[in-house]
Amino acid sequence: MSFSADSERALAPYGWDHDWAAQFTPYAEQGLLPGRVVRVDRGQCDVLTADGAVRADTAFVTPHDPLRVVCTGDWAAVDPGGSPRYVRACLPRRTAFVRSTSSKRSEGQILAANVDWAVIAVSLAAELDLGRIERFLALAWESGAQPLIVLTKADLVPDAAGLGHLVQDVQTTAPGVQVLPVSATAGHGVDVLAAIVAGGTSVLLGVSGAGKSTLANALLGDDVMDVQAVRDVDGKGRHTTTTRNLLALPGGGVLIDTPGLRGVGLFDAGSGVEQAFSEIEELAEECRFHDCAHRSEPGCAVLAAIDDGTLQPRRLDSYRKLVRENRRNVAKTDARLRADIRKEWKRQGAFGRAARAAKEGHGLP
Ligand SMILES: Nc1nc2c(ncn2[C@@H]2O[C@H](COP(=O)(O)OP(=O)(O)OP(=O)(O)O)[C@@H](O)[C@H]2O)c(=O)[nH]1
Ligand SMILES: [Zn+2]
Repeated sequence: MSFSADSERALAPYGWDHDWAAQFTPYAEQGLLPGRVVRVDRGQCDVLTADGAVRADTAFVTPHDPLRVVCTGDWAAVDPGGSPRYVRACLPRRTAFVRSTSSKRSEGQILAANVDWAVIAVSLAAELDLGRIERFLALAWESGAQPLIVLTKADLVPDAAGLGHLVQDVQTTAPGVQVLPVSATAGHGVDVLAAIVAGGTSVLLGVSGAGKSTLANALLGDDVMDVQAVRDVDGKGRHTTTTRNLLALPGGGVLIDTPGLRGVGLFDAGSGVEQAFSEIEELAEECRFHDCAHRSEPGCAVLAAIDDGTLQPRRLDSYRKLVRENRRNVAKTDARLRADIRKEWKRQGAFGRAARAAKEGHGLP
């Protein structure tokens, strides 16, 4: 083993644990150093090792698949010395945030790896946009991280009852997700948030102005531990730059804040949509037909829930919209799925006709 208990301790604030160490064993036997990737640019990356931040070349770990290139948050095995150093391998990721690009041939772009908490910042200074929250939730679930909704600027809500209603509205939209009102300016709730994210790596998601920077600063306190990225420029000497891409929080945990993540919007949500609408998925299991489209089918548990007021029609509309949007994104690259979708359209058309015929002729509701 080329790294000691001391170096293990040095990496712990960046999320190193027993499982990572176990997976790293074969690389340790080759004398490689473990380190967490802080940023990647132009074929090089900054890696935080127990020896400090090092610059390493990514030529050995640049596969054709854009989703497999090194990214912020990855755990890398780097050369212990030499110039240039190389990243020799990356440990398998536990979670990953992916953005589907807006180009015609939609190829994903990996934004951050090994994230435990997706903190979705939602401002209480503006009217709640539940549809937008659902989008961020689907994106978060899809990554494998656990979402957490932080309602920021709670100090701007005049009364406690009003705040309670807002929290309740968001909670209804976010089954299985904790909703936490916070005021960074008044210092309320920040300690609760700090305690939650202390156990892992977090990212802050949310639209511009949602209060992400303010929240990040509140979590970082005065103890800002900016990562010092060291770079060698043509042998002319060492230039030190500061990046805020990956930060150890004073209360424990790691915050990843990359420009790319700030802009996420379009996405391939897939199973994330199902998790974001888990109550609809659960209801659907009770529908008489296992391929029920919840439109006019007899024995539909989803429509029954809307009828008895336990499910808001808005939720079903959002769900449909996101499923459709997601399929369109995926279909850009997947011809087979495209064919499936066409079949589905035909089938639904046929079902629609059958349902109408049944309604007219055979007295179904
Ligand atoms: N009253 C109040 N204002 C806040 C609070 N948190 C943030 N703000 C204000 O909200 C505005 C936006 O906050 P930012 O932290 O810059 O938002 P952001 O999400 O980082 O925005 P981008 O950097 O554009 O992505 C700023 O004017 C903050 O001062 C809060 O707890 N209470
Ligand atoms: Zn149904």
